[in-house]
Amino acid sequence: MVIEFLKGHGTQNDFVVLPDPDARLDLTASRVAALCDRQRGLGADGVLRVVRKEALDLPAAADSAGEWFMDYRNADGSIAEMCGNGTRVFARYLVEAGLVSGREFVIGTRAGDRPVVVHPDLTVTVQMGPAAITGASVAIVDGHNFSGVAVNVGNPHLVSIVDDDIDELDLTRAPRYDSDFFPDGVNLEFVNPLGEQRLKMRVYERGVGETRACGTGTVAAVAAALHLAGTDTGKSAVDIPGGRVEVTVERGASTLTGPAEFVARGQLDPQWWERAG
Ligand SMILES: N[C@@H](CCC[C@H](N)C(=O)O)C(=O)O
Repeated sequence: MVIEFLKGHGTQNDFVVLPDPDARLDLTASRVAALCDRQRGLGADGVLRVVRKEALDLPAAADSAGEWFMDYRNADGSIAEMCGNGTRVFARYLVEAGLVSGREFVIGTRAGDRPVVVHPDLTVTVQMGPAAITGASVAIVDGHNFSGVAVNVGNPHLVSIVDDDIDELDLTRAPRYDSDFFPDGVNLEFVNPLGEQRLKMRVYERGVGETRACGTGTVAAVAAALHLAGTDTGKSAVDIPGGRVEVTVERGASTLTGPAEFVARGQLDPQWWERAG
């Protein structure tokens, strides 16, 4: 079987895209981890499998109003509910592959439907759904405690607004967190406010490690900053190591706008795929 792939990224949060309309691929956790490995595979933060919703036996897919479902996997092979940067890349892929008519459509995800608009400049706006404040907890980096706001954007986040420059944080090792509060793990964001409607953020992603951007994380960061300022509505640019995105948050809804890029496309070596299984 010929297995096509594309390599792309959204603000340098990078993905292997696997078109698999009829869900024929046996995408094991071991194959995902091998694909994402930067030495023995293609290298990526995650995999975006492009599947027709009818081909999947998943409640979230069955309930989707869209034709296409984003089956997202983290680099360690784990499944996550949602990926904001991945949704932009996925949307651009659907348009360029001629799999949707028009530039406004709905993508199914495990966190529910995400309506998207692919703009003429090929940036993409994703309606990210509610950014729900779920409490407060603490992240521990190098023995230092960082209080944070817990935010659910379909997937779990803990956002710490930090006084010192976040560039000084050592995120080469996994920060600790309260696993009773976050039994399924959590994405950890560290944020410096840069003035009116502008944040700087670094992230340690669940199932990946430090990445150069996290779309759901940027929405969580803006929601947390607004919450701490006593409001639930506003907008902000968020600078991450991989670039900049624009986020709006209001009660029960949020949007993420940013770029989506493709780098390469090709075919996987069938023997490599078999061995990786
Ligand atoms: N990079 C993504 C988030 C991917 C999922 C995350 N690691 C999790 O496990 O929840 C984004 O752009 O949102």
